[in-house]
Amino acid sequence: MAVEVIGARRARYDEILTERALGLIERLHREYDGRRRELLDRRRERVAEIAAGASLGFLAETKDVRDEPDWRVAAAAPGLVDRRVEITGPTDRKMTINALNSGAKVWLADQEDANTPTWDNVVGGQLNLLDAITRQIDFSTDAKSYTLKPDDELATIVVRPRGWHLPEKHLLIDGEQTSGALVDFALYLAASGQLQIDRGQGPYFYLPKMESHLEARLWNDVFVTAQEELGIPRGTIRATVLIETYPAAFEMEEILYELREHSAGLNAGRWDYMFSVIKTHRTRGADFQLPDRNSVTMTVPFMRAYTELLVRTCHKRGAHAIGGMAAFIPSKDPAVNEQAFTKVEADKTREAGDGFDGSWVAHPGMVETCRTVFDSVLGDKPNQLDKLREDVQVTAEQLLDVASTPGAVTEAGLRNNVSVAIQYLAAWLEGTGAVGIFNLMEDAATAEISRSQIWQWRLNGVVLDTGETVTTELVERIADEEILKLDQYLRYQSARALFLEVANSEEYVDFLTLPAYERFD
Ligand SMILES: CC(=O)SCCNC(=O)CCNC(=O)[C@H](O)C(C)(C)COP(=O)(O)OP(=O)(O)OC[C@H]1O[C@@H](n2cnc3c(N)ncnc32)[C@H](O)[C@@H]1OP(=O)(O)O
Ligand SMILES: O=CC(=O)O
Ligand SMILES: [Mg+2]
Repeated sequence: MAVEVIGARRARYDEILTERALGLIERLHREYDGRRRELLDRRRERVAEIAAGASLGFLAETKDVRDEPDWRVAAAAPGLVDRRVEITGPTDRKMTINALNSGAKVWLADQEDANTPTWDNVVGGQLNLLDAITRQIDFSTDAKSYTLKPDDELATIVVRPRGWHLPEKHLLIDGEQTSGALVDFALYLAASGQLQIDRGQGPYFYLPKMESHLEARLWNDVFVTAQEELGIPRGTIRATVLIETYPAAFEMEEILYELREHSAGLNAGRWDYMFSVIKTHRTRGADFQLPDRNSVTMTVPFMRAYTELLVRTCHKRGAHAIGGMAAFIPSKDPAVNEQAFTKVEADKTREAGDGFDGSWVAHPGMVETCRTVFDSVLGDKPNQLDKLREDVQVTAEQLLDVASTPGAVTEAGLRNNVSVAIQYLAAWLEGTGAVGIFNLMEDAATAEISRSQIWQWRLNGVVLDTGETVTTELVERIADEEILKLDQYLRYQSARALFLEVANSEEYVDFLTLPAYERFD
């Protein structure tokens, strides 16, 4: 076989890196990696077109798909009918057990925004998933022992592989790096897919950061080939797509259509969406510039248009619409804690009222809050697919109306972005992809907003509330000042360098995780 595993082969890794799994990766790579690369090129072309003045809009060439009234996505699969609370989190051993036991209906097992894709996280995470599905998982510390609750109390597992853009450099084919997305997908499907089917559920996925329906078509083709290769009936795999890029918001219906025999709905991935809004129009001046990150709420007009359209589109096609992540997490400070719960409750109340069928929480402590809100709207019903939202009419102009977002760019906002990005990158480089910083959950998506805002504010020469202009020198000075405020400031030197590379660069770096990943052997 031309497949080479150059990552470590630790104890039990051979249970994941089987001939069957590597064979599947090889086939998928040979059949689809060329298309993946072409689609990534297409992303870059589109950004260039927008930089030259083009506008995003609903596609003329797919109007028939939107106008055809009769198609629907597949009926919800077992374990995915009632999704009123979904918890997300990385696949380390303790969090795997805690998430499955949390009382949420679904666990998004994250190999993406909340994960640093070190080789050990990639393969170790798959082993934890395998052990969870075979109910062979436990964990203990001096203080506590962890075991799974009975089957009927466990969340349904939905795995989120990496996006199309990320490479996997520990697994080569003909000497070439492979796709992180295909590796995560294939390792899970080969090791755990049939076991999930035997348990009466299935291999389920969340698909991140897609930018077009053609990228969804690629996933659908991958599913068809993989099911055929492993002898799994076509249509067993189900996938919920995150609508979390600006271009994808104009192709929601087409994305559902491409994946219709495997679709389990759409999710409003708000943090990457904001990142994408900035990124897509980063050189288009003040019209696409956002104020301080923490002042952009879900009720500003362009975010509201996006979530309303998502519910309308999903329910028109019989698909679940899942809400996004309120980043507030429980705090030991009672006042901060109370505010966190109030904000999460308000966020979920808006989503449930708008017609979402469920939503995300970042922490087991928030499961009850989300469930109570959705219980009060859903009652005995498992979802509200019957709430068609035919009243919603969202135009391209509304989706593109970033300019009316209220709020200012302040020195405090700049300092917050700098500090959060550096603290997050330090954790990421140490192998932890989600952390609590300043009482909020931070992950790759939120850190992308922070560094992209700085990049754009610098390009636009934004004047802060203090009268100072955002420049390369100011960002560097603030980075040093903010690091000095942190404990163990020596820990942050590599993160500082990486931060400046992605915030102060002349050329915009597409994803901060790309140069970050190059730091690993
Ligand atoms: C933009 C997006 O994509 S959002 C989705 C991606 N992001 C995520 O998934 C982030 C998920 N959340 C997390 O990773 C965590 O909640 C963090 C890192 C933000 C905070 O974690 P901690 O600092 O451990 O929080 P805290 O100390 O309050 O945790 C209390 C307990 O809850 C557990 N816990 C916290 N969050 C989770 C979670 N998401 N899943 C499972 N268990 C969790 C902790 O492991 C800990 O367990 P223990 O008491 O048995 O030791
Ligand atoms: O993945 C979710 C997001 O908000 O980004
Ligand atoms: Mg995301």
